[in-house]
Amino acid sequence: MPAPPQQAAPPLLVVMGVSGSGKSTVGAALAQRLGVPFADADDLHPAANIAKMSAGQALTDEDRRPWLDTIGAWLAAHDERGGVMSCSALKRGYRDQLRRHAPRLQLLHLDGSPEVIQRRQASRPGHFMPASLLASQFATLEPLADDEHGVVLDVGLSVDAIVDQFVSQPVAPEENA
Ligand SMILES: Nc1ncnc2c1ncn2[C@@H]1O[C@H](COP(=O)(O)OP(=O)(O)OP(=O)(O)O)[C@@H](O)[C@H]1O
Ligand SMILES: O=C(O)[C@H](O)[C@@H](O)[C@H](O)[C@H](O)CO
Repeated sequence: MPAPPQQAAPPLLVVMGVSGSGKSTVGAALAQRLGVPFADADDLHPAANIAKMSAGQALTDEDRRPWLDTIGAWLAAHDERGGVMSCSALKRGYRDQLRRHAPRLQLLHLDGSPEVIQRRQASRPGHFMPASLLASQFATLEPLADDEHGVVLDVGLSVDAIVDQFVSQPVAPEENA
């Protein structure tokens, strides 16, 4: 008897990028399109991290380490069902930490110029993240390496276009494994 067709695993995705790159907006729209739960890593920061950023101080690796484990636990818990998390995930080491919890994790990096992102941040009053921290976000950012399972899309596209481009990508063989 022929083997039954293999079902693609539901996407398990982190939408990454600097503050103001559109992670929350695109992440929520993508989760809706994909029919999987969405969570925003900003809601998982300990109060001390939010207080620090609100005061204009960039987070350190030590500040981010336990927060990344909390995000990793969410991803691991959603491995079967799939899910989308918006999370800055700026450094390769941070993404490695997330992949230790969820090895099949896929990434979508929302990439764009500091000018465009700064404009977006400025038009979003009331957010805890001060615009002054954008330079440190870019300085910390390590783009996806060739051996990381992910794609880069331009924040200059509309939210709908980003979602369309992401869902129309060819499925990588390992996702059907
Ligand atoms: N592709 C887009 N085109 C136009 N506007 C966008 C796009 N993506 C996001 N925005 C707008 O840019 C602003 C920043 O987006 P958003 O809050 O989603 O970014 P973020 O990366 O989650 O930021 P943070 O991590 O700082 O919370 C919002 O006002 C949002 O509506
Ligand atoms: O790793 C970090 O420095 C943080 O996650 C920041 O990126 C913010 O929480 C977020 O972008 C909100 O502006």
